[in-house]
Amino acid sequence: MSFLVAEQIEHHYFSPSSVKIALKDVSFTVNEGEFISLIGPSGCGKTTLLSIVSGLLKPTTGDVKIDGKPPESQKSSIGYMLQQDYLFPWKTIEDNTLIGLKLNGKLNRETKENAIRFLRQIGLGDVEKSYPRQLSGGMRQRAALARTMAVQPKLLLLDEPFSALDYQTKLKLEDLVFHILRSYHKTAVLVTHDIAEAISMSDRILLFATNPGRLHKIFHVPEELRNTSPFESRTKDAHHELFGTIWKELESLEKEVR
Ligand SMILES: Nc1ncnc2c1ncn2[C@@H]1O[C@H](COP(=O)(O)OP(=O)(O)OP(=O)(O)O)[C@@H](O)[C@H]1O
Repeated sequence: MSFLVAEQIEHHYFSPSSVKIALKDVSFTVNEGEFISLIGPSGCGKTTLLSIVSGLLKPTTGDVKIDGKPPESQKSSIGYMLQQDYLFPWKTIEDNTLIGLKLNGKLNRETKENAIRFLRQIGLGDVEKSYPRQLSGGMRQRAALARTMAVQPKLLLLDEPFSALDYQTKLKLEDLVFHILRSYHKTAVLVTHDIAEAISMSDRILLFATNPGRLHKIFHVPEELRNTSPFESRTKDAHHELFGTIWKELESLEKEVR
C-alpha cells in the first residue's frame, strides 16, 4: 500500500529578477516499510523535495499525502536525520534522546524506558550520562538516530546523514540504520550523493535530473541485495552491475547539460 504519495510536484523559487524551476512534474509513491533513495546531480531539487515531503515547504503546485493526510498534519510522525547531528551540547545523551518526546508532550515512563532501551541496543548504554562533546562523530550520529527513533516516527527523512563521517564509521552506521529501519518496518527516504550507499540501503532508487529538477528514472534494487546487509551488498556482482548502470545514466545526464 502507498504510504507516501507525491503527485505532480512543481516548485518555483522566485527572486526579483528570475524564477528558478527547482522541481517539475515530480510524481512517485513509497510503500509502507519501503526504503527509497533520491540521487542526482547537485541542484536537481532533492533537498527541496524532502522539505516538501516534510511539510516545511509548500509546493508551488502538486500534492503530497502521508498516510492519506497532508504532511503539515503529520509533523510529529516524521523523523529526521541530517548531515549534522544537532545535539544540544549542554544536555546529556539521554536528555538529547528524550527531547523530541518532551516537545511532542509524549514523555512518560514507558516512552522513556523504550528510548533508553534503544540507546543501549545501539551501543550507547555506557555514554547515556555523557555530553555530545565527549563522543566521536559516529557515536553522535547514533545518538541522533536514537533521538529520531524515540518519537516512533512513521516516516524517516534522511538528508545525507552519513556524509560528514569518515569512511569506516559511515559504513558501520549505514549498516546499523539499515538493520534498525528494517526491524522496525519503517518507511524511509534518503537523500545521498553516494550511489553505492543508495544501492546498499534501498529498495528503489529515484534518479533526478537537473534544469529543471525532475524525476528521470527509477531503479529497482535486486532482491538479493535488498535482503543483504549494506556491507555484504557492496561485495556482490549485482551491486557492481547496478552501480555501473546508474553511473552511465548520470554521465548521460551530464552530457545533456554540457
Ligand atoms: N531558497 C532558495 N532560493 C532560490 N533558489 C533556491 C533556493 N533553494 C534552492 N534553490 C535552487 O533550487 C535548485 C534545487 O536546489 P536543491 O537544494 O533542492 O537541490 P539539491 O539536489 O538538494 O542540491 P545539492 O545536491 O547540491 O544539495 C537549485 O538550483 C538551487 O540553487
